[in-house]
Formats: sequence, C-alpha cells, structure tokens
Amino acid sequence: MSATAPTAAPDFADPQVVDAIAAWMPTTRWYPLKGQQVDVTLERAYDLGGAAILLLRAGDTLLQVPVAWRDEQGAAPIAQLDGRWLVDACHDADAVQALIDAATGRSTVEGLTGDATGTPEAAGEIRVITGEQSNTSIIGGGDHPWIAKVFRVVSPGDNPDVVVTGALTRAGCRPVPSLLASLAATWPAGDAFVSGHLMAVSSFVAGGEDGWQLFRQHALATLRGEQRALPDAAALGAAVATVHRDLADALGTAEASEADTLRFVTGLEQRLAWAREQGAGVLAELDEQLSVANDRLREIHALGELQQIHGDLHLGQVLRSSDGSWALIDFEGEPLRPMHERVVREPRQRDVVGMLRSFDYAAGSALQEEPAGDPIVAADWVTQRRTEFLSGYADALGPVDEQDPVFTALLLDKALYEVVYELGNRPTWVSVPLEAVRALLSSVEERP
Ligand SMILES: Nc1ncnc2c1ncn2[C@@H]1O[C@H](COP(=O)(O)OP(=O)(O)O)[C@@H](O)[C@H]1O
Ligand SMILES: O=P(O)(O)O[C@H]1O[C@H](CO)[C@@H](O[C@H]2O[C@H](CO)[C@@H](O)[C@H](O)[C@H]2O)[C@H](O)[C@H]1O
Repeated sequence: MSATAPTAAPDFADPQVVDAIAAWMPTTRWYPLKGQQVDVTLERAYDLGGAAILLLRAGDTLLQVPVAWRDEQGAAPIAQLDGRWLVDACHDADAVQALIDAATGRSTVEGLTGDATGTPEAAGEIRVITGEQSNTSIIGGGDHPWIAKVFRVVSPGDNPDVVVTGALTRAGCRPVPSLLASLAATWPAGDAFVSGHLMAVSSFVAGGEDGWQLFRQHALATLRGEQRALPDAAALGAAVATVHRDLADALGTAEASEADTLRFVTGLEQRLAWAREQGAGVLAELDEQLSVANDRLREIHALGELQQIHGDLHLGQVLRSSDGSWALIDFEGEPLRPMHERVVREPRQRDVVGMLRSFDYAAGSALQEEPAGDPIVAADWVTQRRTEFLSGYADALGPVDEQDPVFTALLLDKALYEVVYELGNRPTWVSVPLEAVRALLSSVEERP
C-alpha cells in the first residue's frame, strides 16, 4: 500500500505540473508520440481523492494519465513538486483501488461513470504488466485476480474492449475472459460534451502464457538449431474461429452491399495514403510500387460476409491457459485507428492476416536477436505456422482463400499500419514490417 496519506492535490492547471508530466511521458512504453514535438495541455482532471485522472491533450491526441501525490517517490515517480512526489497512479495500490471503486460505482466521481458487470475483489497487492503494451494493465484482486486496463489514448465513443468483450461475456464465449467492470468519462469538446471509456476490468487468466513469447522463443530456438516444445498453432486457429462464430452469434452478420465494398476500398486507400504520409521517411523509396498497390485495390468487387471482429489480432493478444486452451484478449482494435472505425462490421480475414503477420514478426524479431540465423529457416518457420493456423481455422469455420484480393489487400494494409506503429513506438523494430511491405509489394507487381 502507499506509504503516506495524501494531502491537498497539486494545482493541475499550473503549467509547471503539466510540463513535468510532459517531460516524463516520452520515457514510458505507452507514449505513442515518441520523436514528435507536441504541445501538452490539461483538458480535464477528475478528482479521486489522493489521486486524479488527468486527460492531457498532446497535439491531436488525448492521453489518460492517472496520477497520485505522495511523500515518497514509490515505484513510479513522475516528478518532485513542492517537496511532494507526483507519481504514476497505476503503480500505487491505494490509487488503483480508487480507480476500481469508480469503475464499480462504489464511489461517485463527477464526470466519471462506472459500470459493474461483475464484482471485482479489493485490489490488495498490485502488479503492473511490464511487457510490450500500448496501454497500462494492473493485476489485483488477490485470490480472485482481475486485470484493469487503463486506456492511454482516449477517444470519444464506445471502446470495443468494453462493448465487444461485454457482449461476448453475456454470450458465454469460452476463449474470452469475462468483463467485470468499466469506467467512462465525459469531457468538454468545443461547445458540447463527449464521452469515452477510460478503463476495462476483466477476469485474469492465472498462469496464462503469452502467445508472443511462446512462438517467438520457438522461432529463436529453431534459428539456433535447438529443440523446444512447439506451441499449437492449429488449436490457436480453431480458437480464433470459435470467437468469430461467437461474435457473429452475439452481434450479428451482414452480407456486404456494394456501398459496404466501396466504403471498405476507400478506407483502404485512405489508410494507404495515411501510411505513406506518416511513414514517408522509410516508405518513399517504395512510392511507385505503393501506387500500383493502390490501383489494385479497385480489383476488390465483393467482400462477402461482414461481422464484428477482434480488430487487432496478433500473438500478443493470445494466452495459453494452464489447461492448454487458448484465450483471446484485448478487443480494443488498433490503437492508431479512430474509435468510430473500430466498431464496424468487417471481413473476418482482417483478424486472420493479423495473426499471420504476427508469425512473421515472431521470426523477424528472433532474427534480430540472432542475426547469424538463416533467413530461409526463419521463412520456413513462418510458412509452417501459417499453414497450421489456417488449417485449424478452416476445420472450425471453413477455409480462408489466400488468393482473394481482399486477403492480400488486408495483409499489405496491416504491414503498412505496423510500419507507422513502429515508427511511433519502437523505431528499432521498423525493419520487421518494412521487409514484409517490400515482399508484399513485389508480389503485387508480379501478379498479372
Ligand atoms: N485477462 C487476462 N488474463 C491474463 N493476462 C492478461 C489478460 N488481459 C491481458 N493480459 C496480459 O496483459 C498484457 C497486455 O494486455 P492487452 O489487453 O493486450 O493490452 P494492450 O492493448 O495495451 O497491448 C497481455 O499481453 C497479457 O500478458
Ligand atoms: O497490443 P496492442 O493493441 O497495443 O497493439 C499494438 O501494439 C502491438 C505491439 O505491442 C503491435 O503489434 C506488432 O508487434 C507485435 C510484437 O510485439 C506483433 O506480434 C504484431 O504482429 C505486430 O503487429 C500492434 O500492431 C499494435 O496495434
């Protein structure tokens, strides 16, 4: 628990306080604007008593920063101000309990709305996830553990991590952990007020092993010529298919109309233009090929069946439970995508290509760690996992046509998104998706 009782809150309107947070944010993993010069201003503060949730505008992006003020610096100090420490509230058990109380409605905070769909236990001793993450997740709840995910980029509108997981929880979807509570905020936008979700609390898969680590370690062992147990990619394909079926049952499906197809193609064109602009530094050399790929998007004439999907599926979103079954988490969609685009019906292939790209990432990241490894061995490893995954998916829900222009367009779309994501978040990783973009563009050019 926190060492000392809270005293009066800092003056969050004081530019010194905001400047101190602005200087600290780029040192965190979750900060999405690394390398960019942006003005940071306070949009709104919500008082939790001894802690507060701040919404800070950094350029065009609204960021959530829960803070607390303490006499000691604790696990995650931000800055020392007037003799007290401003700390990251996600690492402070009392502050985390205040967040949970607001989410379950046990406390009332002006501007915040909690929604309890279960009964999360008291936080007790907390642990913050330290892995590759765009948000911040805190584990608490003692013997009945939960995981509270604090969304760092906040947008107006429903966050699918709350609404989609909520719908799957009500439908009893087996591979997805239940939603227990959520927190939303209201803040001013021009003359009006808008609302958006700040946090989701779900049941925690105790002993779950991260799919990314399992597959990446296997790829690394393969490059080194070592033996290691192979994670079951076919069972993973079947789990993804089950979730697709449950999502379709819970939220419906629709055959794509001509207007849907046009909207989809236009959306891909806009995303391609966005990636070219955001990733100009590394993508400029591929300009001609990107134009060809853009023209080829018009070959898409039919999308087939649309439904709510996961939206940002990759190996970091799957856990192997202690009984060997796979669980899917994080239905937030792509964090760089506007919120209103994340709760629209989409082709299921988008999730499938997300997972296939992830096998490529696992091998690419393993090669970065083992540069003497054979790229052909890495490529074979990717092909095998891809085949296993697709066969498991096909057995459970039907085959995926890898020649479909929708499938190939989505693969390129995902790899381009990843280039932009890496430039903003992990610049040293950018070569992994960039290589994939190169390969995909060459195959587009070669197509008759
Ligand atoms: N329900 C859960 N049970 C166990 N671990 C979880 C659960 N949800 C998330 N995690 C862990 O937290 C990590 C980050 O969660 P995630 O929702 O993917 O956040 P982000 O969107 O920020 O990447 C996951 O990789 C996983 O290790
Ligand atoms: O997990 P998030 O919803 O925050 O997703 C974002 O971050 C991911 C990285 O943490 C990023 O995924 C990319 O890197 C993964 C390895 O770390 C890899 O498995 C994925 O295939 C790759 O796309 C994701 O794109 C981004 O939206």
